[in-house]
Amino acid sequence: MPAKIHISVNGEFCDKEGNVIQLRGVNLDPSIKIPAKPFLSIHTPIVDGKYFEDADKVSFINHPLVLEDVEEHIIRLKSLGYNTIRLPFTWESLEHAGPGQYDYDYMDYIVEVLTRINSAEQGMYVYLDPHQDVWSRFSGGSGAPLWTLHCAGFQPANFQATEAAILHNYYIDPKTGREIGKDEESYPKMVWPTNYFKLACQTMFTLFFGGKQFAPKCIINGENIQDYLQGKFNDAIMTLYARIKDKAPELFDNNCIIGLESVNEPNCGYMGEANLDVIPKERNLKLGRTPTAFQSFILGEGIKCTVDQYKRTFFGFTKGKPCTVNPGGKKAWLSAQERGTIDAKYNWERNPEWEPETCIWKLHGVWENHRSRGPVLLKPNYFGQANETVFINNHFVEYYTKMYNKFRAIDKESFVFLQQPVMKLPPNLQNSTLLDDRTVCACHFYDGMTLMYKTWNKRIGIDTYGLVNKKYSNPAFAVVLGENNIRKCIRKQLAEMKKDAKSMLGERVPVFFTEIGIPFDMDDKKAYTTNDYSSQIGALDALGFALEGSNLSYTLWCYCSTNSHEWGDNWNNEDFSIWSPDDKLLYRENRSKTPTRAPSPTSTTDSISTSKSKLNSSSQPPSFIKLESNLDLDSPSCSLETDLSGYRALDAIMRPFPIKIHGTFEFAEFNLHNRTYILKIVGKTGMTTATTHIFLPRHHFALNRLSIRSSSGQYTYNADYQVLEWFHEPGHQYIEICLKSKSRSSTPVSDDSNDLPADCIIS
Ligand SMILES: CC(C)CCC[C@@H](C)[C@H]1CC[C@H]2[C@@H]3CC=C4C[C@@H](O[C@@H]5O[C@H](CO)[C@@H](O)[C@H](O)[C@H]5O)CC[C@]4(C)[C@H]3CC[C@]12C
Repeated sequence: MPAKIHISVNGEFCDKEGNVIQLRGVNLDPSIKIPAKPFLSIHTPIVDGKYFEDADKVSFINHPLVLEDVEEHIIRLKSLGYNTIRLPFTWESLEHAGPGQYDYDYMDYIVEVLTRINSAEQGMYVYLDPHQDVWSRFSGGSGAPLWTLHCAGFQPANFQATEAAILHNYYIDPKTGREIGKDEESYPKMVWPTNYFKLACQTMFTLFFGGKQFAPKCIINGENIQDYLQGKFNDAIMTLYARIKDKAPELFDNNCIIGLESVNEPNCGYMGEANLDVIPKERNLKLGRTPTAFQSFILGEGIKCTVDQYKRTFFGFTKGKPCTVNPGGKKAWLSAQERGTIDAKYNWERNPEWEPETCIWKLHGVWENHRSRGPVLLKPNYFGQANETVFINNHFVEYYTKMYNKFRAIDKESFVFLQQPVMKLPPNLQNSTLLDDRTVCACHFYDGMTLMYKTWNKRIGIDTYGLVNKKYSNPAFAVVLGENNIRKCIRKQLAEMKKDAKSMLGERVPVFFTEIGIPFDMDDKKAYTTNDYSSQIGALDALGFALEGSNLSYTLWCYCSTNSHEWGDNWNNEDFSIWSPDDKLLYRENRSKTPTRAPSPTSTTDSISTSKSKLNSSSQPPSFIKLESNLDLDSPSCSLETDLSGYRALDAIMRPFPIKIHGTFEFAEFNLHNRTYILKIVGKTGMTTATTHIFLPRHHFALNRLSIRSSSGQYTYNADYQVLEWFHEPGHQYIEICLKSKSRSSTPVSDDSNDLPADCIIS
């Protein structure tokens, strides 16, 4: 059973003795965003009303994984030294049939998935993530059930005509099942997040977090829509969580489930927009047809409107020719008759002031459709009072308080992962009773350049975090040049995010990157034919380098068991999976081209002896996986072939890291090019035996060329588990692990070293 995770006074994950541990793993798996039965990928063409009409009859069972395959995937992940899973699930998967109508079969399936994860080779730590992207799949992403949009009075079947959202489904030819047109002309890559600035998503988030303040007329069954939606959302999540506790308490007793996240990537909607008549200057993402908020209200009412269009160019997002959108009389709002039918179905009673077929922002006097002058914006600053900081510290905190209290009522022990809006500072909760000693700050990081251009640009980089947080008076100052500087800049950004988060939540709160990753379909998917993953390796190595620099725990976005080269992660043309069945073949072909074994060099590991030793796995985090026996120690990943095939950019994913530090972390760096790993720590004082455990993958560190030196101590390398145990002295210590070049007899020694002969026992 994996060890229980604690939090140290410095806000680091540790074991009960206070040894710092690191959590590493993946988001498993993005398929939770789409129904399994019928299989409705986000690129399933919408040919008739059925997509919407049958939205209450779907099932998500088998997403994230087919039960029979759980063990295989977990073992594969453990072969990377991973010990943690972020398990996303959507509100829709729990409550698609209607408010309060839960899919208990899906909940029981999730219990079974968790049970299987727990029993696969000592299990993994798992935390749950109520996931969403741009509100729901009906507004271009994933998350909420269709009825939530109906609840707001929306008619999602008309979102396409009114540009209230951009959905990939509409850019698929129903005859061929393939994309219509070329990328920039039809469904540009990474266009889906622009939905955050379109009518459907912006309205839903405004209602969810700020309905009471901004839409007081939207009262349903006696409650403001904000309370109604938040209540339903929280109830659904907690029903799942309580059911897991009830049906499988051993998952908690065995330290498998470690917690729950607040909600994925919360968004402020319109709140903070100072002028609804313009595109806010600080908006960094402008792609495709880009209406202002006011224009999107107009379009939503079925009125023709000319909007700006943006293209992605070498210089960023460039304004092109404006374009006239004609909804052809269709409205994004339900007609009186449609709404009547839906309200009867769900027993909804609305405030009589809430007129059907009407933009709710018109209803609240933000604009009017004047008889002679046409659409007129009456209150351009309607949402302006709640700026970003106000939103996070009030509206978001109000939501978080409810979520936190409900969660703590059923689980006092597990972690609550507080996730603030993407790349923003968390609320200032120092000295608040909302922060307990089991609170974790969940951050996300994506490098803007890599994400938007789908390439690893070694020459030009952008300080994305600095840009998003307006740290530069001119965006040009956010530019960095040269690969080394770009890598350092990403490392600096993550360190700053950690520092900023702690400045709001206090030192005691650990910072966990619950999402970080890269698109693998870089350079127009070149790697899928050439197997040259050097761009992806460069980008991922930069992230690894950055995370290591601050000893950050993380779960990569993502691992998708059904990834394919054609459709990526089956969602919005994204392809972030670190593993793909389609890459298995590539991997095999590649391995058959390179000699399986280099001619055995003279052993340079003369200071390393072998002996039998057992790893005391019962007291460890569950990152160890015993590899097959009869290892050929000269070959770095000899018996791992079956486990590792299908991994993409493996060189950068497979990394050494301190699983458990007997003391505190000071510095770490893995240099992929010369295969060197340096770790600096401060060993605890007053201890007789001090052991730090390092995951040392044989993929990089072939035993016959291993060279270790350190400021003190001895080592035992357990090759089966790929774990180096370093027995060291107290105080400032370092260890440097590298590969001796075939011709070199000794490793480079830095001037200030207190070099001791490596005494390493291999078991
Ligand atoms: C010169 C450049 C073009 C400058 C780029 C500036 C901006 C366009 C970008 C700066 C910050 C970016 C956003 C960062 C994070 C995001 C969250 C992300 O959602 C999660 O990511 C997964 C992969 O996309 C997804 O599958 C998960 O479900 C999500 O939880 C989506 C993108 C973005 C909003 C990103 C967009 C571009 C920037 C604003």
